Amino acid sequence: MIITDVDVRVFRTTTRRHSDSAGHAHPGRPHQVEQAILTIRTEDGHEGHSFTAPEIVRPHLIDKFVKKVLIGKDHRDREKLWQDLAHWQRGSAAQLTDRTLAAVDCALWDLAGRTLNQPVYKLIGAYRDKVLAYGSIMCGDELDGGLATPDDYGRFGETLVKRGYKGIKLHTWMPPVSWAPDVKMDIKACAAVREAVGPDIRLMIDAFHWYSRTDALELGRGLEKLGFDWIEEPMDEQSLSSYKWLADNLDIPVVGPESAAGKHWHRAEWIKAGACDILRTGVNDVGGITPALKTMHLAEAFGMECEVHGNTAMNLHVVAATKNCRWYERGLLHPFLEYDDGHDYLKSLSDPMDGDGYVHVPDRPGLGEDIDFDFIDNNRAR
Ligand SMILES: O=C(O)[C@H](O)[C@@H](O)[C@@H](O)C(=O)NO
Ligand SMILES: [Mg+2]
Repeated sequence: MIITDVDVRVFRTTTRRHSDSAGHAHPGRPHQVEQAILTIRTEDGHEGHSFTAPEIVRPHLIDKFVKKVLIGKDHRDREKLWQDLAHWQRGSAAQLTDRTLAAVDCALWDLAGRTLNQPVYKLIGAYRDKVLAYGSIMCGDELDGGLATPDDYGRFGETLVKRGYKGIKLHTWMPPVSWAPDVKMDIKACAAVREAVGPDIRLMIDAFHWYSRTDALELGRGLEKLGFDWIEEPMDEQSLSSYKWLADNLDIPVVGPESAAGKHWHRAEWIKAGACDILRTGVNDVGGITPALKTMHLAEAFGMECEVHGNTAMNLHVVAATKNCRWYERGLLHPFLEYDDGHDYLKSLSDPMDGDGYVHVPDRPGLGEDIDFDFIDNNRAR
């Protein structure tokens, strides 16, 4: 049970996802990027793994913080190990981020599951083994036949419903798109999807993250007429009072915070301030499965749903182990990309979805990621 080693392998993987100047993904030509697999080993040879960007688990962080907290400890003591890493963040000169905590915590949960030959959601205490997914569409673009017009969004909405999705979330146009942001165009895209998919498909929006209060109010009022289920991150989430103001002035539920720092502590303040109607968490956003579960339970205590940000196995296990969220966020999706093709370093999808829109939690041990270690070893960067 004692942790004896922590290491990182960086490897090359091919993707068609490109990031824009705000970090949002768009489709493009296949290109190679570097990915990292963090591995935590115990004295009896068991291993746990998690995937993240190489800089999140760069040698400085592993040697100066992670190994010093983990080596020699019992791998089952996830709460203590997480608290020790979280308490070191303040004095880390902003080097030790929630993303690194998330990578370590996920690898520890994976290790526990692989050691006991159990899926993580069963270790936590499962609530369900399948969950409805919403299709989370990429931000808009200026690609001909992509997501350049409201009709493009409408056509893609039809495609997603044919695939089985019972919910769809639009990320609308944002800079660097030349004419974005534009509230009226956002509403036109949402109206085109509503027109295309009919009244029974659940729709949500995740808009330009820096609208003013009055722009966000106009957008929310427009979505209320279209029967949307929620409005997400239309303003800078650092302004708690702006979200309190928006939630007070809109009927459509306000979801958040996604990207605001502060883990479950800050999310408690959003609830207390009435800044959201549905809470939001995400394994990468709050520093791991451990704090994501704390956030889910916090929301439950206030009779609130907490929607989980992001795809991948780590978020799916949080959703499967809790009652108070409706969806798994499956994406990001685009007409030019085939999401079900997965990744070249995984032998199968971590979030397979059936024709009725349900994602089934793999019953493989740990996080259930079907890792192709031969691919990783044959494509090592360092
Ligand atoms: O804002 C982003 O970086 C991406 O759109 C991503 O976070 C997306 O997955 C999202 O906001 N989902 O809710
Ligand atoms: Mg979002």
